[in-house]
Amino acid sequence: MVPPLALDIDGTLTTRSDQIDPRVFEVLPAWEAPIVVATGKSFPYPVALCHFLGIPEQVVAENGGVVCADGQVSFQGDRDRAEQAIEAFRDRGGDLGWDAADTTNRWRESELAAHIDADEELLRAVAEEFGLEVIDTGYAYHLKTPGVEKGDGLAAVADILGLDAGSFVAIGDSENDVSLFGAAGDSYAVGNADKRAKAAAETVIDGEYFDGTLGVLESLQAEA
Ligand SMILES: O=C(O)COP(=O)(O)O
Ligand SMILES: [Mg+2]
Repeated sequence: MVPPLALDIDGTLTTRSDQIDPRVFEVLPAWEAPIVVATGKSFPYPVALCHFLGIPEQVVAENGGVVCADGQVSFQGDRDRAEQAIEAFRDRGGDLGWDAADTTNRWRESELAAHIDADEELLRAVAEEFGLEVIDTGYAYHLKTPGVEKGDGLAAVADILGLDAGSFVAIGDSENDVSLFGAAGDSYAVGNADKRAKAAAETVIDGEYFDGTLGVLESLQAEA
């Protein structure tokens, strides 16, 4: 029997050019165990991914700020505080770096994210003043409530599903996956992962992006 999976999106299910690898649409719908999509992206993105994959909406979004399983949704984190901090960031000349539509933050419930080219030093200074933290996923800086983590989100989803988080295999690529690796029973960092993810993972693989992830999924299937 294949194990349940906890899968990051960016850097893990994507290609080098940030698209969902089309092979995701073959492999994940056929996976014969639960899948939790655990991401830093806002809630609609993983929900849409599950929807179009035709798999249950089992989702950890916003680095643990939003958790959804079995038709229930819960929220963690202090978005108001993140908004106040961003106001201070802007007052000091900071720019989140998004266009007017800001589809990165438009539906965020618990945290806010800045473009990877935004002023990191200023963002970190403001975060500290407001008792928040900055997580660098390699795709964005997330200004978030300390203690809200993907790993706790996985534990919450597992609980709802009546599973042990330790039965999950997690695959990810960045520092926002460290807690996920801690909560899961086994963990893999893809070859493009950052230092923190690589240090935290049980196994670091050579394959990059979804090539790497697919290699892990195939070996899990071969062992099952
Ligand atoms: O939202 C991000 O910055 C990264 O998203 P991810 O957690 O799916 O890699
Ligand atoms: Mg990622």
